[in-house]
Amino acid sequence: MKTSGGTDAMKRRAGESAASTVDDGDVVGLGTGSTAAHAIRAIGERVDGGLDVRGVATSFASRELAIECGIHLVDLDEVTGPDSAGIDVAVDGADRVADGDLIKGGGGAHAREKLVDAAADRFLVVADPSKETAALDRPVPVEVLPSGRGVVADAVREAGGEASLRRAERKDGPVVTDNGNLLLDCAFGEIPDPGTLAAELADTPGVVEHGLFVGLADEIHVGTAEGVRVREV
Ligand SMILES: O=C[C@H](O)[C@H](O)[C@H](O)COP(=O)(O)O
Repeated sequence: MKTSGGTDAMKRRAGESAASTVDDGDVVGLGTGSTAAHAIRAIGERVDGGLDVRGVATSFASRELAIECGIHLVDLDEVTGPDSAGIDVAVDGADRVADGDLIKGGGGAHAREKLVDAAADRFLVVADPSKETAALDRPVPVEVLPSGRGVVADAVREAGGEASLRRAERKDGPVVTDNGNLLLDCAFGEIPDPGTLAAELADTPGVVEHGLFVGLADEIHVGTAEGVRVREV
């Protein structure tokens, strides 16, 4: 995604701020998107300087970038489950941040992101100020089984929303996720009660994962023109 130099600098500050909190020996969840990419690069620079971490990628894109940055990667199932190391910290971006709740999935990566971010002891969100709003107000990306898209679209309409299949820009047809599924962008207007909507979407047959991240974030790092605002939630 192309951003202005100013916005990109703010994203970089947020990413670097979160990356600076990673400790030696940590297992780190590596988020997806342009802001998380700054964090991955900053962690990579610290690895060059001797930091010893293991990364868990949340997408094809974050895996590629982590490899380029020299971050040793492990699979999620190597560090989770009984007697496993667990994930110490995850750093990830967001499309909207309101009261610590998030909408994610602008890049279609929210299913794996939620697995990793929710499993982490600390989940740090990195964002620029344009992501902060009073209420969650943009369409919620919902990953669906391909054959279930009509069923899910009907359920979304019954819940007061409107679902649109996400189409690819440079190919005819839909966006296919890293998991081989489709995406419905579900517009509900302003979402007054994200927890209730999250539960409704999660209960809908055919939904693989939705992009509402409710009560998962621990810290929000917002890069600004002047520096970084860090807030615990
Ligand atoms: O699926 C993509 C992710 O949820 C991203 O973290 C989110 O879209 C934010 O991306 P960006 O930092 O590029 O705005």
